[in-house]
Amino acid sequence: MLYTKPLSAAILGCVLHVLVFVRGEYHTHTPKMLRGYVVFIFAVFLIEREYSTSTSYAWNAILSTASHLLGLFGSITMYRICFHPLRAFPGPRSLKVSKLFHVSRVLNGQNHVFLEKIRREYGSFVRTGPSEVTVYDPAIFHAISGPGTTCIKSAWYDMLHPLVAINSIREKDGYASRRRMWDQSFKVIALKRDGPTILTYANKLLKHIETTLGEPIIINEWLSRFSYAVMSDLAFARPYGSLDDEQLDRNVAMIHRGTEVLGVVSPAPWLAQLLFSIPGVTYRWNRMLKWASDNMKERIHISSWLIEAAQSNDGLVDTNGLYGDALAVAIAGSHSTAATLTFLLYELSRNAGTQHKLRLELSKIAQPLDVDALTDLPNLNACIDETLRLYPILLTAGARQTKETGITISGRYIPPWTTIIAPRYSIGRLEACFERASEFIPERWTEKPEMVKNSRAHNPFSIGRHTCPGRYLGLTEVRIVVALLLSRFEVTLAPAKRNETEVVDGMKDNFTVHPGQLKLIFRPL
Ligand code: HEM
Repeated sequence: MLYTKPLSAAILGCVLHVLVFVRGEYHTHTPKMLRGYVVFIFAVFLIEREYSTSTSYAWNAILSTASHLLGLFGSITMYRICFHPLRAFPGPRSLKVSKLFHVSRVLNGQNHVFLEKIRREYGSFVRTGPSEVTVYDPAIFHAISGPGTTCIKSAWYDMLHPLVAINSIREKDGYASRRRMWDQSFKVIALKRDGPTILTYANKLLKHIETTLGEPIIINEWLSRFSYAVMSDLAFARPYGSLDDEQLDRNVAMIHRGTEVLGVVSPAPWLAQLLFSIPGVTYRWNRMLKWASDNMKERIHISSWLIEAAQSNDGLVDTNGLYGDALAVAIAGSHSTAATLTFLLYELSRNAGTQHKLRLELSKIAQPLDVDALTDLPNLNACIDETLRLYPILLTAGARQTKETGITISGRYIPPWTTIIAPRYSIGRLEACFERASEFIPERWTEKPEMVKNSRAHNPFSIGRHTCPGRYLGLTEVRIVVALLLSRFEVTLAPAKRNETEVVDGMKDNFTVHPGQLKLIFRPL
């Protein structure tokens, strides 16, 4: 009799797991569930106090609650280790039990380093979560994103909940019409506005660099200002007079800091939802979300392609969608280009021969800069490809999820409802796919094709329906900036031992890559 209540509470825990929690997704409900549990525990306490004949009612309440949680988590742990369909996959035992252990391993924001270590230890198919497999096989990209895939985006993409950006639509349904609006918008700007706007800001960047000749300059900061300004002008119709603008600087820093939390919480989307809901805990993230909404509320009557696209739905604006897209374009549209430029300039600064080769190629382009002609320069394109191979924008992000049928990759069956991680950082550096894989050798994309053993391992813009709509815009920005800088300056690393590796050692995996600090010196040719 003494143990009837704790035993019933423990059984209730098991039953809840088996009948409820093991089925379906609950990550967006985590804050509500936690609140529900607090109310439930409080209610047990009150009931015990009211009706218990024993004087130790508080102890009874604690015992029942503890038993319930023990039953619940005991059942979860047992199921995940012994009965889960992924039980045969190798991987660290702690990660099989809970993604909290994964979070604890990436508090430094370097999930790409952690996942690479795991690959070396466990091989190409590793269980990295209770229902998650990380696959280091070049066939993965086609299998999870290519045409005809049955996979959808994983729970991670609910990160902006309740906002719904273009990239957070997980299922096929409802995506195509929204994507058409985006593609239409990119077509318009690509034709009319891209080139001149990018050139305007690239010249502002050039002007700033001219004031620092021979002196070390933290290039990340200026490239971020440049790419943010281009994105802001094109997407939000909010131009900037100069790259020195204080508001511009504040916005760049806000997005940078706002996304830092993703480097830690990304492995556990439910934890992210919980932390986002606690006032003050992730204030930088919440401030960024608020900024995106406020920014769009203010701009709603202004003509810009992002707003026009949202309004094209019979003049109606779905505000959650519009605010979500504002954030998506602010992050995807600025971080990606700035990071690619940073890493490309880093590699060029260490390689005078490649700089020389590019200068020769660029000298054949008509002046003032013929933006269209830049598209077809093989060496420039090879340098960009090689940069994106070694430093992909999504180092480990871009998770997908199998549906009811599961999928087979290189003969290995992945069961239904499994989250699949395909870390571009590791796959792009596989010696089985690229000769001298860790070295920057742009020639592998031109005169030495034998150095690319498996081109499917190179997937910088993704494929299939979620392929990057901003690819042309991003590449145009990169090409214009490199062309302008290299035709005027010689680029070298600032002399300091730490500066030689900091950009790579300090690289963070915050959904998009955040390069470490890079100091460069520009000298006139
Ligand atoms: C070098 C530059 C760029 C690279 C390497 C790049 C790479 C990528 C990749 C890998 C994805 C797939 C993401 C996923 O699976 O979740 C993606 C998606 C996306 N990119 Fe880019 N991107 C670049 C530039 C841009 C620019 C300049 C913009 C916009 C102004 C942009 C907007 C987007 C959007 C909105 C998506 C989501 C598409 C969807 O899910 O339907 N990107 N990009």
